[in-house]
Amino acid sequence: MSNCDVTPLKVHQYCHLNRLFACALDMTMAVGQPPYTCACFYTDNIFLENFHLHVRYTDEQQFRRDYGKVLHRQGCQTPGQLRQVLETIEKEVQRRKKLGEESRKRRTEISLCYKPRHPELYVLQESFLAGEFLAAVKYSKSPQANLEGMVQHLHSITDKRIYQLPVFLPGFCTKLIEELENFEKSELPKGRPNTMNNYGILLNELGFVDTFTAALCEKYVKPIASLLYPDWGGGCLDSHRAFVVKYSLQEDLDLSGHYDNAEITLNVCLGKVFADGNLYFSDMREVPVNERKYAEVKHIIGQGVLHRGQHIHGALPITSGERWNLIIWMRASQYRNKLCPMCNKEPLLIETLGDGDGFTSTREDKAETVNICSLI
Ligand SMILES: O=C(O)CCC(=O)C(=O)O
Ligand SMILES: [Fe+2]
Repeated sequence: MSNCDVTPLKVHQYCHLNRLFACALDMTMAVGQPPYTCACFYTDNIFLENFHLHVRYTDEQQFRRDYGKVLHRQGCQTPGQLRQVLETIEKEVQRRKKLGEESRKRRTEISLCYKPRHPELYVLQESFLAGEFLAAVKYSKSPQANLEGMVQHLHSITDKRIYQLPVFLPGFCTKLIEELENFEKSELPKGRPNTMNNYGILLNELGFVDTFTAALCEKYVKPIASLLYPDWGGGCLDSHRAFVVKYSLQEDLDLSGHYDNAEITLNVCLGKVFADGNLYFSDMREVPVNERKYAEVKHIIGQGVLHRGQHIHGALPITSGERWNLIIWMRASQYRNKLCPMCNKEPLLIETLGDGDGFTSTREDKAETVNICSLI
């Protein structure tokens, strides 16, 4: 644990609040369901950075059969090189198994010790939000709301059901980046969003979820998503994972093509000043690679892009500056309980110590559940 140095009254009050929220979260988990992840989290979508490849690993034989040729083509040709790849996979699986516990430890330490630069940002206020966004939300909640009318409030990116709209005011974006930089400078432990993104920040660990992103999703984004994506769980989004991704010339530059562990994703550009780094979309997962149509979206500070999690997408390299984007992966348990968006099969639910991936276990859903101990 790092040293806590939180003497000013304001910070004490903030920490007290944050601790209360931490307790509320714990209580919800204790009285409600345990969080679940799908068993595929420990076998599928393992990213091999050197080969820009996502792989599945159940055993060495399967791995050699499925990826031997493609890895060989990409330069993995000696037994030593293959051993290195297998070690990378083993390390990643071990990391995933410890993720929940480690994250909880970090969250507790941060809630006790972190001194925010802008404590007022942690509770969502309408004054942070763009007028166009508020108007779109108001429309989405009106009795006459329909898809055609909703789309009038948004910018459609081709016909791919990708929409761009102002979400935050630029002044709020600047302050949020200042807050995140302040956290980065602290010596407190930091969890990173995923293996493709090595420099972002997990907003749940920083204490933004209950008072900020949960409210943003429930009160503002969900009514819009329910009109845009009724067939992808837009109307029954019930959990989310929020993080910030960061790109700079000395750190990550780009993001490989992937799909999200989300039914619907909101991606808002926060700043700072940068060149290039456009988001790109090819097509939904089931479309064969050579038939995929390509579209690019330019980042605009304060503006958000809404898309389906299963839409294959990535980010082109930035060529100067720093890019920070807020990403919210929104989940609909009613949908994912039937089909896990990562393995595209009925989920095999495993209790986890972390926040889980938005699955729930109900008798109606009849999802099979196992205890993690039986799989490790
Ligand atoms: O770099 C970006 O803005 C895209 C991030 C993204 O797609 C993700 O984290 O899932
Ligand atoms: Fe993504």
